[in-house]
Amino acid sequence: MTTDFHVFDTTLRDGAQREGVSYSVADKLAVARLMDEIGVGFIEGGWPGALPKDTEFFARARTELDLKHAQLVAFGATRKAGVAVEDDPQVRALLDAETPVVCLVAKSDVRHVREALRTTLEENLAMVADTVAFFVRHGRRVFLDCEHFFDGYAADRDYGVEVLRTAFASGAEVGVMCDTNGGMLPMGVGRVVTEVRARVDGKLGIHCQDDTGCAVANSLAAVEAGVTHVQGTANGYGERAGNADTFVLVANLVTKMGLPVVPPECLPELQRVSHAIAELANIAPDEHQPFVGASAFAHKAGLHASAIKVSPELYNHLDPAVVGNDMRILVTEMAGRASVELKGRELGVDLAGQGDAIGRVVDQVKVLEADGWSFEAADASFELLLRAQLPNAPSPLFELESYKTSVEHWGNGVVVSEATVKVHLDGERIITTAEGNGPVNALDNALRQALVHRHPELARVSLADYKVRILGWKGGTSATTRVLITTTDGEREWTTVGVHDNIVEASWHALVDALTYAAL
Ligand SMILES: CC(=O)SCCNC(=O)CCNC(=O)[C@H](O)C(C)(C)COP(=O)(O)OP(=O)(O)OC[C@H]1O[C@@H](n2cnc3c(N)ncnc32)[C@H](O)[C@@H]1OP(=O)(O)O
Ligand SMILES: CC(=O)C(=O)O
Repeated sequence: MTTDFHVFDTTLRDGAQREGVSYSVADKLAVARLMDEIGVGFIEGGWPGALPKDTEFFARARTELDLKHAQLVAFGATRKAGVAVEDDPQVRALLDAETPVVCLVAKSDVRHVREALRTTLEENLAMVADTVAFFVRHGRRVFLDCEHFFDGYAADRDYGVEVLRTAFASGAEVGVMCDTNGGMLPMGVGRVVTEVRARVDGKLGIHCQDDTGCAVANSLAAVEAGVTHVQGTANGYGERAGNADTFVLVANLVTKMGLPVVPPECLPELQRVSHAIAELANIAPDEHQPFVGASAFAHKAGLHASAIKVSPELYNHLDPAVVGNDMRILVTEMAGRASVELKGRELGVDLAGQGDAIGRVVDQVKVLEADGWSFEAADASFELLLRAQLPNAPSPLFELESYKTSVEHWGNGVVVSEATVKVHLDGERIITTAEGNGPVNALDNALRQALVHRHPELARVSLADYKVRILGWKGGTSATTRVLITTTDGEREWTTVGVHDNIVEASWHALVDALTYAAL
C-alpha cells in the first residue's frame, strides 16, 4: 500500500450535506466502521461544536470505534475574524473532539474573504496561521481545506497560494485545493495543480464537488498532476450534485492508475460497503454506478454476449470480482443465442446440444417482449420459459379450471377481498376460497391452500415485493399492465413477470410462475 497517499473520506461531513440525508449517531458510527473496511486512511466524522450529533459522535467514537485502517478526523473552521484562537468556542469544541487529525476549512478566494467573512486578506492569513499553529501545539495533525481555491485562483493567482504557504509554514501537513462550487473541468484542474505545485512546498490535496459531473475526473486529473491526498464521499453523496465518489475514486486509483491506495484485501469490499451505506442513508443504490452498481457489469446486447462467450474480457473493462461485483447477462428482446447460452450457465441450466431449443427461446422472448413482457428483472420466469423448451421440461404445477376474485367495500369503510380457485391436481379437483387484503393477496392465499398438501414447501414461501407498471401504448384504463412479483422462502428471492390488459390476470401469471418456481 502507498502509505504517503491519502484517501480521505468525508461521507460523514460533506456527504451528510446531501439533501434528504440525516444520519443518527448510531448510523454515523456504522458508516465509519464500513468505510474503515475499504481501507481508507482518513474518515472525517463531522463538525463538533456546530452539530450536537457530531459532538456526540466524536465522544462515542472514543469508546465505540476501533478503526483498523483509518484515522478519525474532526472538521471545523479557522478562528473567527478578530477573535483570539484560544477564545473561539468552535476551535475549543474541535480540540475537545480529541481526534488525532483536524481538518480546518479556510477561505482562499479574495472575494470570499472580503464579502463573506467581511475581513481583510491579512486577517484571514492570520486566522489560518493562528488556528493551524494552535492545533499543532496541541499535538494534532492538521489538514487545511482551501475553500473556493480554483475560483479564487482564476481571480487572483497569488492569494490562494499565499494561504497554502501560510498553512504549511504554521505546521499544516496537507493543503487541500477545493473546487467548492464544482464548476471545474479536468483540463483546468490539471493545469492549476501543476502551476501551484511549482510554487509551494508541501503535500497537496484535492476536494471536488460534482456540479459539472466531473468530480471523479477532476480528482484523477489532480492526482495525475501530483496531488497525493484525495477527498471523496461514499456513493458521491454531498452538497448539491454531490462529491467525488470514494468507491469510484479508489477503484480507479488502484486498477487504472496503479496506485495501491488501499490494502489489496479491501478492494473486493467496495460493492458491499457501497450498498450498506446506501441502506443507512436510506437512498436506493444507484444501479448504474460505475464499478459497484448492480448494472455495472450487466450485459444486454446480443452481440456483447456473443463475444463474452469467447472471453468475458472482450466486453468488461475489469474483472467485476476485483471490486466485489458480478457479471450478469440480461435476456431481453436484444438477446441472441449467446445471451441465452450464457444466461443458462448463470442459472445452472445445462444447454449442451440444445441449439434448436435455444433458438426457440430467443424467438419467444422477442415476441413476448414486443407484447410488453420483460424478462431482464424476472429471472425465474425466464428460467421456466427456458426449461419448458428442454427435454424433461417440468410439467405444470396444476391445471386451472377457473379462478374468481372479488373486492367488497363495506359501509363501515372496511375493504375485504376474497378469491376462489378451482384446480385439477393429479386427477383430483380441488376448490379453495381465501380472503386477503387485496384481490392478488386473496388469490395467492387460495392457490397456496389448494397446492400446499402436494407441495408442502409452498408453506414457507411469501410475497416480498409487488410492482405494477402500466404500459402506455393503449392508454387509459385499458392499457396493458406488467406485474413483477418477488417471492422469498426466507433464504432466496426470485422474481416473476405477468402481462395482461387485466391487472388481476397479469398478477395471476406472475403468481403461478412464482409458485411453480418454488416447487421446482
Ligand atoms: C464548503 C463547505 O461545505 S464547509 C462546511 C459547511 N458546513 C456547514 O455549514 C454545516 C454546519 N454549519 C453550522 O452548523 C453553522 O453554520 C455554524 C455553527 C458553523 C455557524 O453558525 P452561525 O454561528 O449561526 O453562523 P452562520 O452559519 O450564519 O455564518 C457562518 C459564520 O462563520 C464565518 N465563517 C465562514 N467561513 C469561515 C472560516 N473559514 N473561518 C472562520 N469563520 C468562517 C462566517 O463569516 C460567519 O460569521 P458571522 O457569524 O460572524 O457572520
Ligand atoms: C471544504 C468543502 O467541503 C468544500 O470546499 O467544498
